Amino acid sequence: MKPVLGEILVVPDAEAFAEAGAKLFADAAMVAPDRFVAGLAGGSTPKSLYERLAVAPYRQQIRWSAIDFVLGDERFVSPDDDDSNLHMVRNSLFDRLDHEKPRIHPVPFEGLTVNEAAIAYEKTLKSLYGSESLAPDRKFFDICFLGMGDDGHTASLLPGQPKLLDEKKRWVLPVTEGRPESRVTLTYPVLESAELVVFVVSGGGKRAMLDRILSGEEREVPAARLRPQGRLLWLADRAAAGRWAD
Ligand SMILES: O=C(O)[C@H](O)[C@@H](O)[C@H](O)[C@H](O)COP(=O)(O)O
Repeated sequence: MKPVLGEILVVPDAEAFAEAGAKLFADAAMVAPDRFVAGLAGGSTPKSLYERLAVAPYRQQIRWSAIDFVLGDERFVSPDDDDSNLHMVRNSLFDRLDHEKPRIHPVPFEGLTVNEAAIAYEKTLKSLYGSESLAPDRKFFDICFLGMGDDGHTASLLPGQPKLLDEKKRWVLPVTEGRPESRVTLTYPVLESAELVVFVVSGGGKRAMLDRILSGEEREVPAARLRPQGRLLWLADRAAAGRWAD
Protein backbone atom coordinates (compact mmCIF):
# COMPACT_ATOMS: atom_id res chain seq x y z
CA MET A 1 0.00 0.00 0.00
CA LYS A 2 1.20 3.51 -0.83
CA PRO A 3 0.38 6.38 1.57
CA VAL A 4 -1.67 9.21 0.09
CA LEU A 5 0.98 11.55 1.47
CA GLY A 6 4.75 11.02 1.16
CA GLU A 7 6.52 7.70 1.65
CA ILE A 8 6.73 5.47 4.68
CA LEU A 9 9.81 3.71 6.07
CA VAL A 10 8.89 1.09 8.66
CA VAL A 11 11.56 -0.28 10.99
CA PRO A 12 11.21 -3.29 13.29
CA ASP A 13 12.32 -1.90 16.63
CA ALA A 14 13.71 1.03 18.64
CA GLU A 15 17.33 0.32 17.70
CA ALA A 16 16.50 0.27 13.99
CA PHE A 17 14.40 3.43 14.45
CA ALA A 18 17.33 5.38 15.92
CA GLU A 19 19.69 4.04 13.26
CA ALA A 20 17.34 4.86 10.38
CA GLY A 21 16.75 8.39 11.66
CA ALA A 22 20.45 9.05 12.15
CA LYS A 23 21.29 7.68 8.71
CA LEU A 24 18.68 9.91 7.06
CA PHE A 25 20.32 12.90 8.74
CA ALA A 26 23.88 11.84 7.90
CA ASP A 27 23.04 11.07 4.27
CA ALA A 28 21.37 14.47 3.85
CA ALA A 29 24.33 16.20 5.51
CA MET A 30 26.71 14.54 3.03
CA VAL A 31 24.75 16.05 0.13
CA ALA A 32 25.11 19.59 1.50
CA PRO A 33 28.55 19.49 3.11
CA ASP A 34 29.23 23.22 3.32
CA ARG A 35 26.02 24.60 4.71
CA PHE A 36 23.29 22.48 6.17
CA VAL A 37 20.20 23.64 8.03
CA ALA A 38 18.47 21.04 10.16
CA GLY A 39 15.14 21.34 11.97
CA LEU A 40 14.77 19.31 15.14
CA ALA A 41 11.60 17.88 16.63
CA GLY A 42 11.00 18.07 20.35
CA GLY A 43 9.20 15.61 22.58
CA SER A 44 10.56 12.14 23.36
CA THR A 45 10.46 10.16 20.10
CA PRO A 46 13.53 11.68 18.39
CA LYS A 47 15.77 11.44 21.49
CA SER A 48 17.20 8.04 20.53
CA LEU A 49 18.14 9.17 17.04
CA TYR A 50 19.85 12.29 18.37
CA GLU A 51 21.83 10.04 20.73
CA ARG A 52 22.71 7.77 17.77
CA LEU A 53 24.16 10.75 15.89
CA ALA A 54 26.49 11.44 18.83
CA VAL A 55 28.32 8.11 18.46
CA ALA A 56 30.30 6.34 15.75
CA PRO A 57 30.19 6.43 12.82
CA TYR A 58 28.04 9.57 12.55
CA ARG A 59 29.86 11.57 15.24
CA GLN A 60 33.04 11.39 13.19
CA GLN A 61 31.44 11.42 9.73
CA ILE A 62 29.37 14.58 10.03
CA ARG A 63 30.89 18.05 9.58
CA TRP A 64 29.14 19.54 12.61
CA SER A 65 30.66 23.00 12.10
CA ALA A 66 28.78 23.28 8.77
CA ILE A 67 25.40 22.75 10.42
CA ASP A 68 22.81 25.21 11.73
CA PHE A 69 20.25 23.64 14.05
CA VAL A 70 16.80 25.16 14.45
CA LEU A 71 13.96 23.95 16.70
CA GLY A 72 10.59 23.22 15.09
CA ASP A 73 8.96 24.37 18.27
CA GLU A 74 9.84 25.09 21.88
CA ARG A 75 8.13 25.13 25.18
CA PHE A 76 8.33 28.67 26.59
CA VAL A 77 10.39 27.64 29.64
CA SER A 78 13.98 28.18 30.72
CA PRO A 79 16.50 26.26 28.59
CA ASP A 80 17.53 24.49 31.80
CA ASP A 81 14.01 23.22 32.40
CA ASP A 82 13.52 19.47 31.82
CA ASP A 83 10.52 20.36 29.62
CA SER A 84 12.64 22.43 27.25
CA ASN A 85 13.20 20.85 23.83
CA LEU A 86 16.60 22.53 23.68
CA HIS A 87 17.45 20.89 27.01
CA MET A 88 16.55 17.48 25.53
CA VAL A 89 18.58 18.04 22.36
CA ARG A 90 21.58 19.34 24.30
CA ASN A 91 21.54 16.28 26.56
CA SER A 92 21.04 13.77 23.76
CA LEU A 93 23.31 15.30 21.12
CA PHE A 94 25.01 18.67 21.40
CA ASP A 95 26.70 18.16 24.78
CA ARG A 96 28.04 14.79 23.59
CA LEU A 97 29.99 16.22 20.65
CA ASP A 98 33.66 17.06 20.91
CA HIS A 99 35.42 20.23 19.86
CA GLU A 100 33.64 20.52 16.48
CA LYS A 101 30.34 22.14 17.44
CA PRO A 102 27.34 23.00 15.26
CA ARG A 103 25.58 26.36 15.41
CA ILE A 104 22.54 26.02 17.60
CA HIS A 105 19.73 28.57 17.33
CA PRO A 106 17.64 28.37 20.49
CA VAL A 107 14.33 30.13 20.96
CA PRO A 108 15.16 33.13 23.21
CA PHE A 109 13.48 33.11 26.62
CA GLU A 110 15.13 35.31 29.28
CA GLY A 111 13.21 38.51 30.00
CA LEU A 112 10.83 38.11 27.03
CA THR A 113 7.12 37.46 26.65
CA VAL A 114 6.20 34.51 24.44
CA ASN A 115 5.13 36.97 21.72
CA GLU A 116 8.50 38.74 21.87
CA ALA A 117 10.28 35.39 21.75
CA ALA A 118 8.36 34.38 18.62
CA ILE A 119 9.20 37.70 16.92
CA ALA A 120 12.86 37.38 17.91
CA TYR A 121 13.06 33.78 16.65
CA GLU A 122 11.48 34.78 13.36
CA LYS A 123 14.23 37.43 12.96
CA THR A 124 16.85 34.74 13.68
CA LEU A 125 15.40 32.46 11.00
CA LYS A 126 15.17 35.24 8.40
CA SER A 127 18.76 36.24 9.00
CA LEU A 128 19.85 32.59 8.77
CA TYR A 129 17.94 32.25 5.48
CA GLY A 130 19.24 35.63 4.29
CA SER A 131 15.90 37.04 3.21
CA GLU A 132 12.64 38.38 4.58
CA SER A 133 10.60 36.05 2.39
CA LEU A 134 10.77 32.40 1.45
CA ALA A 135 11.51 31.60 -2.16
CA PRO A 136 10.19 28.44 -3.87
CA ASP A 137 13.58 27.73 -5.41
CA ARG A 138 15.57 27.90 -2.18
CA LYS A 139 14.54 25.78 0.75
CA PHE A 140 15.07 26.81 4.33
CA PHE A 141 15.73 23.29 5.65
CA ASP A 142 17.92 20.57 4.20
CA ILE A 143 16.20 18.23 6.63
CA CYS A 144 13.47 18.83 9.21
CA PHE A 145 12.45 16.23 11.78
CA LEU A 146 8.91 16.55 13.10
CA GLY A 147 7.05 14.55 15.70
CA MET A 148 3.34 13.81 15.71
CA GLY A 149 0.94 13.60 18.61
CA ASP A 150 -1.86 11.01 18.71
CA ASP A 151 -4.23 13.93 17.98
CA GLY A 152 -2.32 14.71 14.80
CA HIS A 153 -0.55 17.85 16.02
CA THR A 154 2.99 18.51 14.89
CA ALA A 155 5.52 20.97 16.26
CA SER A 156 3.10 23.12 18.25
CA LEU A 157 0.61 23.39 15.41
CA LEU A 158 -2.43 22.10 17.23
CA PRO A 159 -5.72 20.87 15.77
CA GLY A 160 -8.58 23.34 15.89
CA GLN A 161 -6.41 26.46 15.98
CA PRO A 162 -7.21 28.09 12.60
CA LYS A 163 -5.18 31.21 13.49
CA LEU A 164 -2.05 29.04 13.62
CA LEU A 165 -2.90 26.67 10.81
CA ASP A 166 -3.96 29.29 8.27
CA GLU A 167 -1.07 31.67 8.94
CA LYS A 168 0.75 32.37 5.68
CA LYS A 169 2.95 35.37 6.46
CA ARG A 170 4.60 34.61 9.78
CA TRP A 171 7.40 32.06 10.15
CA VAL A 172 7.10 31.74 13.92
CA LEU A 173 4.07 32.18 16.18
CA PRO A 174 3.38 32.09 19.92
CA VAL A 175 0.95 29.41 21.10
CA THR A 176 -0.83 30.35 24.32
CA GLU A 177 -3.74 27.88 24.33
CA GLY A 178 -4.01 24.13 24.20
CA ARG A 179 -0.90 23.24 26.19
CA PRO A 180 -0.01 23.51 29.90
CA GLU A 181 2.76 25.95 29.06
CA SER A 182 2.99 28.50 26.26
CA ARG A 183 4.90 27.41 23.17
CA VAL A 184 6.67 28.95 20.21
CA THR A 185 6.13 27.17 16.91
CA LEU A 186 7.33 27.40 13.36
CA THR A 187 4.45 27.73 10.91
CA TYR A 188 3.69 25.77 7.74
CA PRO A 189 5.42 28.17 5.31
CA VAL A 190 8.84 27.63 6.87
CA LEU A 191 8.32 23.95 7.79
CA GLU A 192 7.30 23.27 4.17
CA SER A 193 10.39 25.05 2.86
CA ALA A 194 12.35 21.82 3.22
CA GLU A 195 14.29 19.42 1.00
CA LEU A 196 13.21 16.59 3.27
CA VAL A 197 10.70 16.42 6.13
CA VAL A 198 10.91 13.30 8.28
CA PHE A 199 8.01 12.60 10.63
CA VAL A 200 9.29 10.38 13.45
CA VAL A 201 6.38 8.33 14.78
CA SER A 202 6.67 5.43 17.20
CA GLY A 203 4.41 3.46 19.50
CA GLY A 204 0.97 1.93 19.24
CA GLY A 205 -0.68 5.05 20.62
CA LYS A 206 -0.15 6.82 17.30
CA ARG A 207 -1.17 3.94 15.05
CA ALA A 208 -4.78 5.01 14.62
CA MET A 209 -3.95 8.62 13.70
CA LEU A 210 -1.08 7.60 11.42
CA ASP A 211 -3.33 5.09 9.64
CA ARG A 212 -6.05 7.72 9.13
CA ILE A 213 -3.52 10.18 7.70
CA LEU A 214 -1.74 7.70 5.41
CA SER A 215 -5.04 6.31 4.12
CA GLY A 216 -6.37 9.79 3.39
CA GLU A 217 -9.24 9.39 5.83
CA GLU A 218 -7.86 12.28 7.92
CA ARG A 219 -6.86 15.42 6.07
CA GLU A 220 -7.48 18.24 8.55
CA VAL A 221 -5.08 17.67 11.45
CA PRO A 222 -1.78 19.59 11.24
CA ALA A 223 0.36 16.50 10.49
CA ALA A 224 -1.91 15.71 7.53
CA ARG A 225 -1.71 19.23 6.10
CA LEU A 226 2.02 19.63 5.69
CA ARG A 227 3.10 19.77 2.03
CA PRO A 228 6.89 20.08 1.96
CA GLN A 229 8.45 21.40 -1.23
CA GLY A 230 10.78 18.40 -1.16
CA ARG A 231 10.32 14.84 0.11
CA LEU A 232 8.01 13.80 2.93
CA LEU A 233 8.97 10.63 4.77
CA TRP A 234 7.16 8.92 7.64
CA LEU A 235 9.69 7.01 9.76
CA ALA A 236 7.64 4.63 11.86
CA ASP A 237 8.21 1.59 14.01
CA ARG A 238 5.99 -1.46 13.55
CA ALA A 239 3.81 -0.51 16.51
CA ALA A 240 2.88 2.83 14.94
CA ALA A 241 2.80 1.58 11.34
CA GLY A 242 0.29 -1.25 11.87
CA ARG A 243 -1.01 -2.43 8.47
CA TRP A 244 1.41 -0.05 6.70
CA ALA A 245 4.26 -2.32 7.78
CA ASP A 246 3.31 -4.94 5.21
O1 LIG B 1 7.41 20.11 21.82
C1 LIG B 1 6.85 19.06 21.53
O2 LIG B 1 6.25 18.32 22.33
C2 LIG B 1 6.96 18.54 20.14
O3 LIG B 1 7.51 19.27 19.26
C3 LIG B 1 5.69 17.89 19.73
O4 LIG B 1 5.18 18.27 18.49
C4 LIG B 1 6.05 16.42 19.70
O5 LIG B 1 6.87 16.17 18.57
C5 LIG B 1 4.82 15.56 19.66
O6 LIG B 1 3.98 15.96 20.73
C6 LIG B 1 5.21 14.09 19.83
O7 LIG B 1 5.80 13.96 21.10
P1 LIG B 1 6.46 12.57 21.57
O8 LIG B 1 7.62 12.33 20.65
O9 LIG B 1 6.89 12.81 22.98
O10 LIG B 1 5.40 11.52 21.42
